[in-house]
Amino acid sequence: MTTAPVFHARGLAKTYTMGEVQVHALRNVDLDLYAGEFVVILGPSGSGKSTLLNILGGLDAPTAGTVEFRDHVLTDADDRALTQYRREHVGFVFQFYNLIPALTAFENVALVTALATEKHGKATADPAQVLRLVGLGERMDNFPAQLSGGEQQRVAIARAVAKRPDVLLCDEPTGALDVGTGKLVLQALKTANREFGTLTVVITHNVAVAAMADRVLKLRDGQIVSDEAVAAPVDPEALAW
Ligand SMILES: Nc1ncnc2c1ncn2[C@@H]1O[C@H](COP(=O)(O)OP(=O)(O)OP(=O)(O)O)[C@@H](O)[C@H]1O
Repeated sequence: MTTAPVFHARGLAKTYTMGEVQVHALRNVDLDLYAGEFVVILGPSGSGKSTLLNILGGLDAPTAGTVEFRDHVLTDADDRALTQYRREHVGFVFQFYNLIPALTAFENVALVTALATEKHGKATADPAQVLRLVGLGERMDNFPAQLSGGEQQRVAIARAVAKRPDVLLCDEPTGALDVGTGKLVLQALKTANREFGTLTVVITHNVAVAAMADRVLKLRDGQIVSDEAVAAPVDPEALAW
């Protein structure tokens, strides 16, 4: 049985022109991503990872090629349609957590679920339940300044998944963290992926993270140079780097 991909991208290219110099951030990328997958995209600095993630997330447009998200053609969408796409379908997790300092962990998550429900009538997850899921059941009433970096990142993950997005896009989510803390964050992403079945894409230059994925894509010089399924993904706790 074949299932339709969530993302279907063909011939993606992104070229930046800086005066006389052209930088080919992506060249002729074809990609299909499926519901429920945990995908890790690996590549050295400058290989095009963030460019690809930003295009999938509707934050940027390619120079050439097409991207379909289910039956929406993102590459035909105007800014307004892309904003709506991001709000309704995409959760983002970045290297820095972007929490609201004056709100507690619980309130940071609840703000997003309240907005999603009010504005879009979306069914969302219970903020307390999602915070427990990422291991922060005892920290819900703390403000961001009273949380470690790893805990703040887990609040950011809870916030992103609580609106029940179809896809969770993570750009170097452990980039600012030490190994032990990074593993807790990866565990939170894996738990959310398994619990909600959200297609999860993590980009990183840390090759060790690949072992926890269902599928690993490697980017080099703006091209996908390998695309492999992982037979037996390991628990994030077992990763070492
Ligand atoms: N706005 C921009 N203007 C010009 N060049 C850009 C711009 N954004 C990215 N680039 C270039 O495109 C290439 C790919 O960048 P990208 O950020 O996608 O790589 P990356 O793999 O995510 O790197 P890193 O791991 O360092 O974040 C790089 O050569 C980068 O310098």
